[in-house]
Amino acid sequence: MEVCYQLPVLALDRAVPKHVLSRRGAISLTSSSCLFGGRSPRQLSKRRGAISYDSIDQTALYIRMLDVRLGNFRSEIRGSTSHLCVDFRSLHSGESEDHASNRKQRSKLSLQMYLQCSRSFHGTLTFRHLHLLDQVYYGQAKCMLQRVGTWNFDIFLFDRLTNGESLVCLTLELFCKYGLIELFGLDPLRLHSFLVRIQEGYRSRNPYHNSLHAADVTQAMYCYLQEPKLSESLTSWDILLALLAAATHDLEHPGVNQNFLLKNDHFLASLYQKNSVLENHHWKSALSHLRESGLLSHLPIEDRHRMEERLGSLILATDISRQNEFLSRFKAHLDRKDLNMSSPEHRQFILQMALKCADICNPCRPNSLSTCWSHCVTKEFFQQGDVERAHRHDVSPLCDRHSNSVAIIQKSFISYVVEPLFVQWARFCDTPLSHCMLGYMKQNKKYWSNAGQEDLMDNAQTTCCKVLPRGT
Ligand SMILES: Nc1ncnc2c1ncn2[C@@H]1O[C@@H]2COP(=O)(O)O[C@H]2[C@H]1O
Repeated sequence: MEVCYQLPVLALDRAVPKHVLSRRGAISLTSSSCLFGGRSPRQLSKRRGAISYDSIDQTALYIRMLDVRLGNFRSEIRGSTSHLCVDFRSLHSGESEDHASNRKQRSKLSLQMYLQCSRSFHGTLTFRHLHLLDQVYYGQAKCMLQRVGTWNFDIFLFDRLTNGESLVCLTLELFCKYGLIELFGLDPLRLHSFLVRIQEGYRSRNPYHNSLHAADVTQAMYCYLQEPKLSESLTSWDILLALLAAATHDLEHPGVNQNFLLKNDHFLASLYQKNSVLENHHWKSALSHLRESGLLSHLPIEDRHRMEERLGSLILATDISRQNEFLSRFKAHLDRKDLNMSSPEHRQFILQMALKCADICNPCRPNSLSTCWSHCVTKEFFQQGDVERAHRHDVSPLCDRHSNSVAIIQKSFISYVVEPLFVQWARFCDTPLSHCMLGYMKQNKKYWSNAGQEDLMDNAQTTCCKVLPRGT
């Protein structure tokens, strides 16, 4: 039987005793085939059961929960997820082997039932139906990828056509387009498994901060990498980094903002000393996946460290509270006309700006796409507000569904955050795409100005979000 691995990450607020890890790591698989770089599944599970931590401060702890998938490997490669999931929790109970195997069987069945129910509940197809998608939908998705560099690329449609695998399919396509696999000697299986982990590291129940948003940002980043100022000067490292940063920039987003984490004394807030809490978490999660996957393990250690630092500097730049800092620096460079794309520092700065633009480019998409994003993001804000209200906390700005509407939020977000950034970006690029984005942004601003009060989120029928969370 062939074996594939999917490793969702749990971030824990305390160190985990070593014996727990070694037990997790010692899970034995019934399979005999070995698909990953000559290592046996047992060795792999051992390796992947380890803790990852930051080598400098040694504080960011992650533990890998193994979720081993048994199924047809070829279909995994195509991006479908035909698999059985095995719950290994029963292995930690210290029971006798017989008893443990009975319980293992029971929990395996209940986990499978849970996963199937949860997929059906969320309106996605179960694995039994995926062979149908293979032929019909994947053909169309492949067709769409021919236009992956166009600004009106419909990521929502692409996500449906790939059965929710848009991030994996799109990023793989871009890696192939740039020949990154050959250039960096990447193992295609490791790359695929890394991307699947990344995709699954996004919470599909977040209306906005899910893998579809990551796919959207990655597609936007690809469009920006095509801009002459960038394409003529970026190195292969820059491109690899830009795509990885875009794909991972919101990894493991909890669906609430930093303010919420601070107010609730969440362990992430103390772990990152109340500073860019979410962005640090995304970065460290990305590092954790990167190291665990071994994707870059064949590269010299100095290159890997440099890469990890640069990845951090890009992801941390997406902290929206640092918008003014980046914008003033960008403006100053443009005023002085002193950006020199042959300087590594300047290229890194431009990649930061590109990722920032990609992250909030949704108001610059054509109206049909942009409004979908507006509803998704507002839905997430209001869900946070509902939780805050239920716990008798002050409702965070923008999160109160009773005093806000999608239109109100969009008008101010576009005017105060998006427009100033994209005006400068257009100044820098001065290309059809950068002006086209400004054009769409103006149309969307006008659209929301005309939308008025009737667009209150309480009544809005949101059909674009990747997944409608339970109870909605
Ligand atoms: N269309 C939008 N309307 C309002 N806020 C948005 C929109 N798109 C993105 N954002 C905000 O911009 C932020 C960028 O960083 P985050 O992803 O942490 O969280 C994002 C949202 O809070």
